[in-house]
Amino acid sequence: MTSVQMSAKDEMVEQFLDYASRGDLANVSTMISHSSQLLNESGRQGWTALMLAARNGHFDVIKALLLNGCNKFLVNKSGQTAYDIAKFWGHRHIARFLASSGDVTLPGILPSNKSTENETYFSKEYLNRMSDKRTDSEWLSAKQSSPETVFIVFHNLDPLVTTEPEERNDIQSQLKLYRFGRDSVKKVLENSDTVVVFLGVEKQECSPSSLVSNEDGLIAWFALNTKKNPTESLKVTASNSFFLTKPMPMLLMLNEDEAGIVAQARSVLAWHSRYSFCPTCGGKTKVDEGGYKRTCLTDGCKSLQGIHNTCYPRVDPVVIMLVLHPDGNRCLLGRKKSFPPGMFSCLAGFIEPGETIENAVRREVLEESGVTIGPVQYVSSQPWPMPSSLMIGCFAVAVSTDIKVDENEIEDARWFTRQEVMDALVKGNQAVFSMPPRQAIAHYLVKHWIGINSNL
Ligand SMILES: NC(=O)c1ccc[n+]([C@@H]2O[C@H](COP(=O)([O-])OP(=O)(O)OC[C@H]3O[C@@H](n4cnc5c(N)ncnc54)[C@H](O)[C@@H]3O)[C@@H](O)[C@H]2O)c1
Ligand SMILES: [Mg+2]
Ligand SMILES: [Mg+2]
Ligand SMILES: [Mg+2]
Ligand SMILES: [Zn+2]
Repeated sequence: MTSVQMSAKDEMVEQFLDYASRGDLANVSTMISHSSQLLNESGRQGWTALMLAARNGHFDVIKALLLNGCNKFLVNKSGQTAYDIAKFWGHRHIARFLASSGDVTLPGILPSNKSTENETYFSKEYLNRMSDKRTDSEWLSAKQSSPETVFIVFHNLDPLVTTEPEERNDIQSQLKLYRFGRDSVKKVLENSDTVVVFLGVEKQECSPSSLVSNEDGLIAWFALNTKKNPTESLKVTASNSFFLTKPMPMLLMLNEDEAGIVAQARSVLAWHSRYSFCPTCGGKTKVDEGGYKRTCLTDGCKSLQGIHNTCYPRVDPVVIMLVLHPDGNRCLLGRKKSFPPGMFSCLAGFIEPGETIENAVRREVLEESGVTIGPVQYVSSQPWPMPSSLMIGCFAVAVSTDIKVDENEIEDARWFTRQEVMDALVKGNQAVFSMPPRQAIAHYLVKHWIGINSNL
C-alpha cells in the first residue's frame, strides 16, 4: 500500500470516528453502507466509533453500529470497553443496553456469511405437504385408491428400503425408499394395526402434471407403519429390499430428497406409536386429519374443547451450539460417554418451557461446561427424526474461558484450535479427535465456522 492510500484510509477512519463522536447518525450509516470495515476501526488511543458514541451518549449511533455487527468487546489502550466508557460517563441506559445479553451484537469473531436454508441433511422438502387437504377425507380416500399414489412402508418405525444391484458396493447414500403402488399395500391398509399418514404431493417440478393421468395431476404420498412384520402381506418385487433396523447410522445413508421425507414420516409415525391414548384423560383416541391429529373418544374430555397440543404431533426443540472462544480462533467441543472413542461434538440440550433459544444456549453451555456465553447467533436448523427433535444450530460467543464439566452429562470438554478442527474434518483417523458425520448439524456448524463449503 502506498503512503497516499494509507493517508486516504486514515482520513476516512478519522471522519467516521468524528461522525460517531458527534452523534451524526445519517453520516455514520452512510459510511457503514459503503465500508463495513470501518465498524471496528480505531483512532488515537484505540478508541472505536462505538466507544466514542458511548462516551458522548449517542444511543441511536450505538444501536446502528451494533445492528451492523460491530464488536462490542474491543478495548481501548486503557483496557476499557464501550460498556465501561458509558458507565464511567454516567450514560446508564447505554451501559445497560451494551451489557444486555439479548441485544443484537454480532462481534467480529462470528462469521459474517449468512447460511442458506435447507442445507442440512433431513431438511429438504421434496413434497408439498398440502395441509389443507388433511381435512378433506373424500380427497384423501380418492388419492389412496389412485394408481399413481406412492406408499412407503415402515415396520416399527424402520423404513423399507432397497438398493440397486450394481450399487451394492457403495451402500452409502445409495439406499432408496421402496415405493409401493396401491395394489401392493392393499392388505396392509386393511389391517387395523396400520397407521396411515398423508405426507403431501410431489412438487410440480418433480412430476409435471402432463405426465400424470389423474384428475388434479397431483401425485400423493402416504406413509404406513405396522407393528407386525408386513412382509408377507406386501407385494415386494425387488429381492434386495430390507427394513432399516438400525436408525443410527442407517437413516443417514439415504439420498437427500428421501431423507427429508423420512424426517417427516418417521416423526409423525413415532408420535402415533408413543401416544396411543389421550394424554389428558387416558381414553381411547382415533386418528384424524390424514394422520396429523388424534382425537379423544371420551365425551367431555378437556382436549375436545379449544386447541390442545396433545392432539397434534409433537416436536422437541433442541439447541446445538458451536461455542467460539473470545479470541475467535478456538471453539469448544464436548463428548458424552456414549460417543464413539475420540469423538467430540457441539454441546446441545433441550429447550425448556418458557425459554428463548438464546437463553437455552446460555443455560446449557453454562450447565455442561461452566463457560459463560454472550452473543448468540442462529445459523441453521435440522429436523432429527429419532424420534422428533428440531435441532436449532447456533454460534455462541464465550465471555469466559475456564471449563468446569458437568460430569453427569459430559465426559470431557475442550477448546480446539481451527487447525485441530480442520485436521479432524480432513485427516480423519490421524487427527487428535474425530467429528460427528457430515450429515449431523454439529459437523455443518463447524464447517460453517471455519468457512469450508458444507458439501465437501
Ligand atoms: N447432531 C449432533 O451432532 C448432536 C450433538 C449433541 C447432541 N445431539 C442430540 O441433541 C439432543 C439433546 O441433547 P442432550 O441429550 O445433550 O440434551 P440435554 O443436555 O438437555 O440433556 C438430556 C437430558 O435432558 C432431559 N430432557 C429434557 N427435556 C427432554 C426431552 N424433551 N426429551 C428427552 N430428554 C429431555 C433428559 O433427562 C435427558 O437425559 C439429543 O437427542 C442428542 O442426540 C445431537
Ligand atoms: Mg444439558
Ligand atoms: Mg446436552
Ligand atoms: Mg437439558
Ligand atoms: Zn381425553
